[in-house]
Amino acid sequence: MRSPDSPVLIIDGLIKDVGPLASLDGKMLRVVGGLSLVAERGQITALLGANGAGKTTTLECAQGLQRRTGGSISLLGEDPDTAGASLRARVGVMLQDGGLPPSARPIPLLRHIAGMYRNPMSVDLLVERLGIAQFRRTNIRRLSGGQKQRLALAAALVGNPEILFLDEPSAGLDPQSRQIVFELIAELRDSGMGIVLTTHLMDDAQRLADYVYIIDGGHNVAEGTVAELLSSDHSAGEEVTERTLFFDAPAGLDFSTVLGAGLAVSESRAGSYAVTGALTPADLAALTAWWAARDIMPASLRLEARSLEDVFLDISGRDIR
Ligand SMILES: Nc1ncnc2c1ncn2[C@@H]1O[C@H](COP(=O)(O)OP(=O)(O)OP(=O)(O)O)[C@@H](O)[C@H]1O
Repeated sequence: MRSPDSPVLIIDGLIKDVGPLASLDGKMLRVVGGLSLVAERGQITALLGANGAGKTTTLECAQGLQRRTGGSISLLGEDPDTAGASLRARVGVMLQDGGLPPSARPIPLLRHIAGMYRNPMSVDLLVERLGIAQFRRTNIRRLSGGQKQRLALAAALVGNPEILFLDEPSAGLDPQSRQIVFELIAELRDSGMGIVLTTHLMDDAQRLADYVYIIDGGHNVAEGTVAELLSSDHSAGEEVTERTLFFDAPAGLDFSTVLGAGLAVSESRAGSYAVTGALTPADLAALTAWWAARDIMPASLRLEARSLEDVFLDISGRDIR
C-alpha cells in the first residue's frame, strides 16, 4: 500500500515524442506514451524495464532535463518545466555517466558543491560512508567506473535533497561497493528521503524497492510492492501456487510416496534434490517426518517461489530488445 501523504513525485499520463527522425521519414517517435507513477517520501520507488523501455527519458522529464510533450508532472509540488533554481536545490540526481568534471579531485569537488547549498550534508561523513578517501588523490578522469559511481552518489547527496534520482545505481559496482551503496540508500529512505531509481536488474529492485513500476515500450505494464508482484501470476492472472523445494541429502532417496500427487521430484546431481509443484504445508510436514524417521538431516534446505525476474519476463516477454 502507498502512504497517502505528500508524494515527492507525481507523473500523470506522461507523453514524450522525439524527433523528427530521418529514420522515420521525418516523423516523430513516441518514446513514452502515457506513463503514470507516484513516488512517496521515505520510500524507494523503482522503475523497472528492459533496455529502451523509457526509464531514463521518464526520469529526465521528471527532472526538467527534457521537456515533455504531454501529461503532467509534479516534483516536490512544482512543475519541473517551469520551476526555478529553488526546486533544483531540493533535488539530487545521480546520472548514469556521472557528469563530473574530469580534472577535479573528489573531496575538493564535494566541498565546492556543498558550498552551493544552504543546508548541505557533511562531506566528511559522505567520504567515509562511500569509501572516497581511498581515491582522494586521483583525478576524476582516472577513477574506475565504480569509484566514479560512488563519487556521483556523494555529489547527488551533498545538497541534502528531499528527493534523490538514481539511474542504474549499481552499474559498475563490485559486490562490496554495491553493499555500501545499498545500505546508504536504505538509510536515507528510512530518514524520510524519497528515492526514485531506474534499473533493469531485478535483483536491485527486489533488494531495494518499496514499490515497483514495471514499464515497457513507454507504458506502465504492472506495479506493486515486490511481494505483490511476486504473489500474482501475470501470465494467468491468478495467485501463484508453484514453488520449488531444494535440498541436499544422501543420494538415491525415494520419498515420492510421502508427497502429494502432482509434485515433480528430481535429483539433478547425486544428493541434490528439487521438488516442484503446488507444495502444501502438509507436503513439507510429511517430508520432514520421513526424514526424522530415518534420522536424515539435509545439508541444505531452500524453498523458492517465483522471482521478480520470472514476473518481469512474463509481463514484458522473453524477446530481446
Ligand atoms: N532523442 C532520441 N532520438 C531517438 N530515439 C530516442 C531518443 N531518445 C530516446 N530514444 C529512444 O527511446 C527509447 C527509450 O529510451 P530510454 O533511454 O528512456 O530507455 P531506458 O529504459 O532508459 O533504457 P536503458 O535501460 O537501455 O538505459 C529507446 O528506444 C531510445 O532509443
